[in-house]
Amino acid sequence: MRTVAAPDLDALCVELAAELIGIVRDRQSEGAVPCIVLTGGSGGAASLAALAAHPDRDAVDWSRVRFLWGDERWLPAGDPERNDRLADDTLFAAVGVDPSLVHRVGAAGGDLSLDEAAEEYARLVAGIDRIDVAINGVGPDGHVASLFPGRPEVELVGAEAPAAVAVRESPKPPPERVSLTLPTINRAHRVWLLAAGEGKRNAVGDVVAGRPTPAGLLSGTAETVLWADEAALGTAG
Ligand SMILES: O=C(O)[C@H](O)[C@@H](O)[C@H](O)[C@H](O)COP(=O)(O)O
Repeated sequence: MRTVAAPDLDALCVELAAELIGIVRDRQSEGAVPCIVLTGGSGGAASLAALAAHPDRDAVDWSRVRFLWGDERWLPAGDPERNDRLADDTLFAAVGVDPSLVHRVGAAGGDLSLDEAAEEYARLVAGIDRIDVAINGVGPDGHVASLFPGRPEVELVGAEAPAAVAVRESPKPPPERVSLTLPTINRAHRVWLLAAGEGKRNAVGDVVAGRPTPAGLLSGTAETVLWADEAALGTAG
């Protein structure tokens, strides 16, 4: 696992955005439509804002990028607390994306129940042959996406595991969510963990020590990168 450190979240996300833009450009130069899994929370918001503001942003044809979410809160479409709303208000407001390549999880109050939306997302994600980069914010308890320590969804790891699952009674509000499962995140070519702030120090320590928290169980097929600021790493001066 490679670790990238920076003084704070904003500086970290400038570096993350530069590296992501480079990867997307390389894949597009090969004629591919790269697939990126976005995350929620403060890390998701900061990484998306950094992409939207990056000087090399327009070197990417964002209309030829496929977007998924590692998890989504079960809220009405357009709700400000939804993770896809973070993208709408930042990167998607700054660049032209192709809505047919932006794969949003169903929304509460729509035609599908939570379980139906999870099943629909699982089918969609299972049909995507390559995930280039999966960005995962790390929670203070070591959760990633909506996979929380000790919860049954973390145990969905066999070949028969669905690509996505409904989550109820989430310890992090809101209580209902849809989450990718670990094997789906881990089939990404590159799995990135994003953690900033002293509150993530224990979770980051578990990852560095190789302890089997959900974050510690993430591993990309080609690489795994821990993006962490000095406070989360415990290296602040
Ligand atoms: O829906 C969510 O809340 C996120 O997807 C979740 O997995 C988040 O990435 C972590 O909880 C870290 O969030 P913070 O960066 O805000 O601590």
